[in-house]
Amino acid sequence: MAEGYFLAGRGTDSVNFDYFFRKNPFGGGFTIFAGLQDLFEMIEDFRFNSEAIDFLHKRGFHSSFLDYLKDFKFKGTLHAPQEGEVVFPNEPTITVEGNIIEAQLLETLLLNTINYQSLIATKANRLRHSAGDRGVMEFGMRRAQGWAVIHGSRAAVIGGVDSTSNVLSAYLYGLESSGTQAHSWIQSFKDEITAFRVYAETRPKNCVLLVDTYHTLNSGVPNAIVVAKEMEKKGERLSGIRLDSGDLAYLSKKARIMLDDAGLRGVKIIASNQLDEYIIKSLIDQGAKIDAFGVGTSLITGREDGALDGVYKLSQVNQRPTIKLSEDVYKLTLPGKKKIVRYYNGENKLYADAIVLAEENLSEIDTIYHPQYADKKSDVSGLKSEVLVSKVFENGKVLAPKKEVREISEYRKYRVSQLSEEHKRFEFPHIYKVGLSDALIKLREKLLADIKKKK
Ligand SMILES: Nc1ncnc2c1ncn2[C@@H]1O[C@H](COP(=O)(O)OP(=O)(O)OP(=O)(O)O)[C@@H](O)[C@H]1O
Ligand SMILES: O=P(O)(O)OC[C@H]1O[C@H](OP(=O)(O)OP(=O)(O)O)[C@H](O)[C@@H]1O
Ligand SMILES: O=C(O)c1cccnc1
Repeated sequence: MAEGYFLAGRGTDSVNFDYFFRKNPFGGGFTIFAGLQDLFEMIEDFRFNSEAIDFLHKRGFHSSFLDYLKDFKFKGTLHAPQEGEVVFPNEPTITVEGNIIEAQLLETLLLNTINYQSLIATKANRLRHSAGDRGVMEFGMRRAQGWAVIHGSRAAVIGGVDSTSNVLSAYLYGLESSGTQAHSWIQSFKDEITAFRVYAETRPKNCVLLVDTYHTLNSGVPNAIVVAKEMEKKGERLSGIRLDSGDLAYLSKKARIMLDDAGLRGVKIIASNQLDEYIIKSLIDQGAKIDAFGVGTSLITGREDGALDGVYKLSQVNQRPTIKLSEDVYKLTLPGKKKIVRYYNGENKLYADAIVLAEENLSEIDTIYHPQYADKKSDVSGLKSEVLVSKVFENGKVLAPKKEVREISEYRKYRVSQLSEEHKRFEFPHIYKVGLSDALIKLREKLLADIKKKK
């Protein structure tokens, strides 16, 4: 397509694309927006070196187009919310303005980065919701879809997990790293207690012992207690034990009693084994004495949802708003340059969002309309409001301040706290209102009428 636009002399046409998704993942009520800083880095590095040009040359691309690509640099403009923001279906979460070639070339990179990280950040937030103030560790690298995990661990921390066992991701993004040991460590020694002792000697700080290799309550926990006592004599402290099989509620309660009876109240109990947000919630409801959860597969793969369904749709060409029709009214795209407005109720909780034309003045919007049924409307006059998106990238430069992942996660925490409990419910969450302005509805109607006339 890029070559086609170039050869057709359309390389200077200016366009606007919208990134949006149609459905919150996991049947939830909202989505955590993540991946923006990684996208910026990719845009800054988005060049065609001589090897890439050679490769394309062998695939038959025109030499004039390849000359253009040699000097290619993305110079478009992006508007977006802050990373960690709570966002909703159909909102033009990122808008990309630029010439038609650069804006088109960005599509797949943007979708690849934002869809995956937003999916994982949203999943992590569900785990955080279930775990409350208990610890949650990301344990998924071994089960992830290849190298996506590097971004996945970052997104998991944005969404609310405390740390990752993926040391490379921790190194690259300054995340907290954490880990215990595998069954192979325990099996490799002649007996369990020797395995525990050697581990405690090697790593007395943050020492967590895996207690289920032979028999959790008859062997693992008693041996961990012996080693904890030996550590105490040296002025050290056992951090925790890890349960990795069996009935985690039952075993954690029994283990807690055994540890407490031995005067080891400070030793934490960590659980793992195919956990997800529902099992964590159930364990807590059962009164399990678990202080922290290690979650692998379900977090890093975004189980049960394989992907966030985010798309990138053209909404304007050379100042001419465009629309894509669909048999399904929910799939009609929204024309023109737009922005998201967020309204707050008196308690500073999120009340509703609106999609409005970019040039609209907020003070002139007093009603927002259901996207499909315009007779369903909400009065937003007098409500506190703000534009959710700002210019984050322009002229090859990032304008948004670079933030540490922890700061992004703090922002996510604050924003989620402004959502009412009904929107956070896992089962049939209350649907958050995302309305359209009158001006946007009129523009959409005009384009639909124009298309009918042309038919
Ligand atoms: N009390 C509980 N309530 C709800 N779910 C639990 C409880 N205890 C464990 N689970 C979950 O039940 C599932 C048990 O899986 P599975 O039968 O494969 O484990 P296991 O046989 O104990 O362990 P493994 O196969 O690793 O030796 C896991 O997803 C685990 O997290
Ligand atoms: O949430 P999950 O997908 O279950 O990921 C975490 C699991 O991964 C590890 O087990 P694994 O069987 O890979 O090996 P190990 O226990 O022998 O180390 C770990 O012990 C957990 O059980
Ligand atoms: O640190 C651990 O115990 C760990 C890390 C990754 C996967 N399973 C366990």
